[in-house]
Amino acid sequence: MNYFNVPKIDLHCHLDGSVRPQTIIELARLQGLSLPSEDIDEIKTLMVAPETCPNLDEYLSRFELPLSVMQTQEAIERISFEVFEDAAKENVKYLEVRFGPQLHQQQGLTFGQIIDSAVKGMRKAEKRYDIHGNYILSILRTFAKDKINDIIDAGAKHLNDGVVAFDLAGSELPGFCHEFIPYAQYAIEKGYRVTIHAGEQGSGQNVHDAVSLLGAERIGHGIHIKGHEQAYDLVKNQAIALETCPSSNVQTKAVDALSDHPVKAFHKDGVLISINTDNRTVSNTTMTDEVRKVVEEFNLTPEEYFDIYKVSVEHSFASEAVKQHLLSFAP
Ligand SMILES: O=c1[nH]cnc2c1ncn2[C@H]1C[C@H](O)[C@@H](CO)O1
Ligand SMILES: [Zn+2]
Repeated sequence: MNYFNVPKIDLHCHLDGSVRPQTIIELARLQGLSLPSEDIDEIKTLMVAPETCPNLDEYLSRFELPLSVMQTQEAIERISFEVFEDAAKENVKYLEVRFGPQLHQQQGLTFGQIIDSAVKGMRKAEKRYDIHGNYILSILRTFAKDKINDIIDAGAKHLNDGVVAFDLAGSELPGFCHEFIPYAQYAIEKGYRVTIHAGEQGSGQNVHDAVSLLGAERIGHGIHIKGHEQAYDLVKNQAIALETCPSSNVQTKAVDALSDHPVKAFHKDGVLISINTDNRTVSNTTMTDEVRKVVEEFNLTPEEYFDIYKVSVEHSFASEAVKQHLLSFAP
């Protein structure tokens, strides 16, 4: 299989984790910010998480540098355009990008300005390349909750027209879902779809909670349903699609090694999975690399790859018209 040419779909990609190192240098110059280094390799080292981090929190420390230059509308629009451009150039046909609007207010931007800029950059790339996309708004679960409904309101302007879903991201503590029930309900009432990071650093119970308490239709990672029978059965029986991110899962020690990743076992047992990047820069990866790793590690046939591709299409938050277009790439 030609991993570069094969059509691909990425449903789990963070904007701030996918910034080109060269763009950081250029934006810092334009914004008059001083960087720890002007050397592209050193900047890259600061942005890429080690092959194995002690935990998810160490991985999350790699977002500070990119976020420092993502505080203006121009910068957010440019980075949004570039993420879609990079993906389009490796034959990603559909990309859902997520980010946390709360992380882009260091210079006083409103949630509306932040979300508008991200959508604008995506639209520019969609005009230039054969790629479609949507945004997911990630709420940082360790932040104060008083602004969450404002973010949901600001994104509603683009709902089903550039913004499609609500997510919870950041460090994962046991039982975190209980505190977010009213916010997820508010988002659903407004028309948002729901995907939640769960079962990555935390237990399978968090996945069970995300589905049963927050109405998650998809789960970011979900690795730890393995060994939690109730969560496993719920995900399987309710056809919840897991957004697996193999390289990231090895880095954050969600799995000890790629060979231990349950992705193939899940797929064989009828648990729905998709293959995604998580963070193109922080995980030093591309969709081509992620597909290659999974196909080669687990000896997937082209038919099995396209089964996964179709699961990604069906469980994407794309419009029916875009889904039909994406299915036309599968044999
Ligand atoms: O894999 C992840 N798990 C939990 N949180 C994550 C992951 N990757 C990125 N994030 C956080 C850090 C970013 O600043 C934030 C919004 O994109 O989401
Ligand atoms: Zn993620």
